[in-house]
Amino acid sequence: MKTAGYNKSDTATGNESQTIMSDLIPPPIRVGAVSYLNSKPLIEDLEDLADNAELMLDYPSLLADDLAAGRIDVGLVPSIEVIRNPDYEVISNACVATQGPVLSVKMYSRVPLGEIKRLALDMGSRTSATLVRIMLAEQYGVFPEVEPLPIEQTIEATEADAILLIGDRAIHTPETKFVATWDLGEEWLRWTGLPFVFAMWAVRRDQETGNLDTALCRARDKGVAMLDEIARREAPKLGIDVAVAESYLKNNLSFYLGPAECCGLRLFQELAIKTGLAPEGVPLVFRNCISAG
Ligand SMILES: C=C(O[C@@H]1C=C(C(=O)O)C=C[C@H]1O)C(=O)O
Repeated sequence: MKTAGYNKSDTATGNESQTIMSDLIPPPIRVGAVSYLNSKPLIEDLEDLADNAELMLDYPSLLADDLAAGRIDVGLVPSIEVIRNPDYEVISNACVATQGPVLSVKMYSRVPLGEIKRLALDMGSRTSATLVRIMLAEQYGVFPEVEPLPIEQTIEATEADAILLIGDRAIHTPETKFVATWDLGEEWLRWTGLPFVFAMWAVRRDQETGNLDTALCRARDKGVAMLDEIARREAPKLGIDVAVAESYLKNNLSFYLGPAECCGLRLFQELAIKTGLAPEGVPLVFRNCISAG
């Protein structure tokens, strides 16, 4: 019992008191966020706003693996992970979404879209990697073989007919010319009329999260109020113009999971099931926040 342990510390040696202190202090909640620019507005001062949260950054697909393996407790994971995993709940209405061109999720094709036979997929991605296959299947009846494109490799490293890139590196315009280029946010809006949700905060069902949902919303509200400053701070690190970073954060992305985003998410789930890229019957569960609609 904690009280008994605390009393014992009055007479404890150094080592014993260390053990007792670690009994008293709950372990930190390990929070994993995406390392790309698009996620910076979601984590502004998060460690100060949340009780006992420890933040780490990584690529989306690696965060997905970390959450599945229990190496983190809460993760800003690709939305497809929540659609595939019946053990996950969405926490907070903070997310990475778009309603129109997203700028940082692109498919470059060396052949006309209906002729794509081999598709290289950015290994950092899970959601966009699924979305691009859905759109090729549904719009062109094309089911290409897929190969991974490692994060450190460039477009030129693969001879695939088409290449999906996401994140900071996809913001840069490639030097090579392509037969066709898709901005997946733009194509999704044209096709469905809906926003698209790329990433959401997810937690395993049995994980206690205390006030973290509130902290995630407050961090997002703080970040959204200072997009100019985030752009100024982050653009030089990525080798992009501050104006590009600012416009990306302000005009391409949105950070709120509202009713229209939930509709987009549900349609994505339906299409992923239809294409055989997600299992049936996984409920979208939202912890302490908006309903799935
Ligand atoms: C818009 C983006 O959203 C990201 C795309 C993801 C994916 O495709 O799996 C996952 C997390 C998001 O941060 C991007 O990285 O460019």
